[in-house]
This record gives sequence, structure tokens and C-alpha cells, in this order.
Amino acid sequence: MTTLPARKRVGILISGRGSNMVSLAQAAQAPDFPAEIALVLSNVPGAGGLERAREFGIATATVDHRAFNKDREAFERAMDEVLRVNQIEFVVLAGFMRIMTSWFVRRWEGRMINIHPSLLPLFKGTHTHRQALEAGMTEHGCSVHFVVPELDAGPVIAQAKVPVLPGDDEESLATRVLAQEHTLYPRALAEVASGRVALVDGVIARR
Ligand SMILES: Nc1nc2c(c(=O)[nH]1)N[C@@H](CN(C=O)c1ccc(C(=O)N[C@@H](CCC(=O)O)C(=O)O)cc1)CN2
Ligand SMILES: NCC(=O)N[C@@H]1O[C@H](COP(=O)([O-])[O-])[C@@H](O)[C@H]1O
Repeated sequence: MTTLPARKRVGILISGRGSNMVSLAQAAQAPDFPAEIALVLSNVPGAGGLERAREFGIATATVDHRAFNKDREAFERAMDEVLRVNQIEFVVLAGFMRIMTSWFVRRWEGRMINIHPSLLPLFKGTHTHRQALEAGMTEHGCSVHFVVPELDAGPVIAQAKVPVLPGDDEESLATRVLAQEHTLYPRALAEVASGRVALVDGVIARR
């Protein structure tokens, strides 16, 4: 009988509806998936993704960033304590809308990934679909990357492309990209959680 390696305990950070979290939770239901979703943590009380996580039987928590008087590091220390108590080994950002300080990022560097709705390094930050349309792009997409202190600048693990079609607006383009995110993110997490992909001395190492 083959024994599978221990699964990484993953904490997913969200701020909203959590559709990427749902895709990851669905993927993690496969017995050979190298990660278990052990916690979903939101900075927004009542975020829709919290209830969707509970429907999977996943533990949830909320740390409201507004309760820390704009002290980002104090907010992050409170989040980090929740991650520690839940014995989280790897952090996945999924629609998490807070820029984090070097304090948190350095603690989790190499063990924290994000999905960004653009073909990085193009269109960092927010409103990426609007940026792509305004730039007249004919293709767009999404990127999974390791998180570093500089915003959306971490080494890219995987990307997926979509066409920009005539008549596209932000909503139609976002919908097309999101469908790719839901496939890309579980594949990327499996690569990192299994150790096939790692961040070594600031660059991607593939085994
Ligand atoms: N240090 C880092 N923090 C974060 C990264 C990163 O790469 N390095 N990725 C982001 C995710 N993200 C885009 O993928 C992103 C999230 C939030 C923002 C932003 O401007 N946030 C504002 C608040 C916006 C809001 O509340 O709607 C802020 O924090 O003041 C830009 C990009 C996660 N964090
Ligand atoms: N800069 C971070 C960012 O913009 N993330 C984006 O927010 C959406 C969240 O959807 P979800 O909550 O349904 O996963 C996703 O499109 C994700 O790429």
C-alpha cells in the first residue's frame, strides 16, 4: 500500500466572495492532493467566502483590519497568531485585498502565494482588467506568484492567458479571466505544496 506524504496545512486569506477559495477547497478534496485547506481567514467580517468555507467544513476566522487603527503590522500580528494557533504551514492569498508589510511577508516568504488577475509584470495593483482594456491589449490573463514585499513583484509560478475580444468590458473580461484562475490556482498550489516548485534564494526552483 502506497503511503502519501503528509499534506501541507494551508490557510487561505480572503476579503470577499471566495470563488478561488472554493476552487482550491474542491481540489483539496482529492485524496492525493498535497495540501489540506485547514483555515479560511478574512479581513472583512461577514465576507461571503466565510460561509462558503463553512459549507466545506473548513474552520474560519475573521481579523478585521479596521480594528487596528491603520496599524498594518498590528493587524498582521493578529492574523499571524490565528495562523499559528491553527498550525498553518502555508498561506494562500485568494482575493485578499490588503497590502502587507515586510514583517508579515518576510515571515512567510517562500510559503505564501497569491493569484493576480493580470499577466505579470503587466498591470500590477488593482483594476487590472480596466488597465488591460485601456492599454488596448489583445490578450490578458492571470498569474500565480510567490509573495514578496514589493507589490505583485514576486517570482511567477504559473500563468494562464485569455483573448481580449471586441466589445469586451471589465465585467466580460474579468469573467473570462476568473474561469482560468479557478483552474490555474489549484494546479499551482499542488506544485508548490508537493515541493515540485519552490522559492530558493529569491528565484523559482523546479524539481
Ligand atoms: N506585500 C505584498 N502584499 C500583498 C501582495 C504582494 O504581492 N505583496 N499581493 C496582494 C494582492 N493584490 C493583488 O494581487 C493586491 C491587494 C490589495 C491592493 C490594494 O491596493 N489594497 C489597498 C486597499 C484596497 C481595498 O481595500 O480595496 C490597501 O491595502 O491599502 C493591491 C493589490 C496582497 N498583498
Ligand atoms: N490584487 C488581488 C486581486 O485583485 N485578486 C482578484 O480578486 C478576485 C477575487 O475573486 P474571489 O474572491 O472570487 O476569489 C480574483 O479575480 C483575484 O484574481
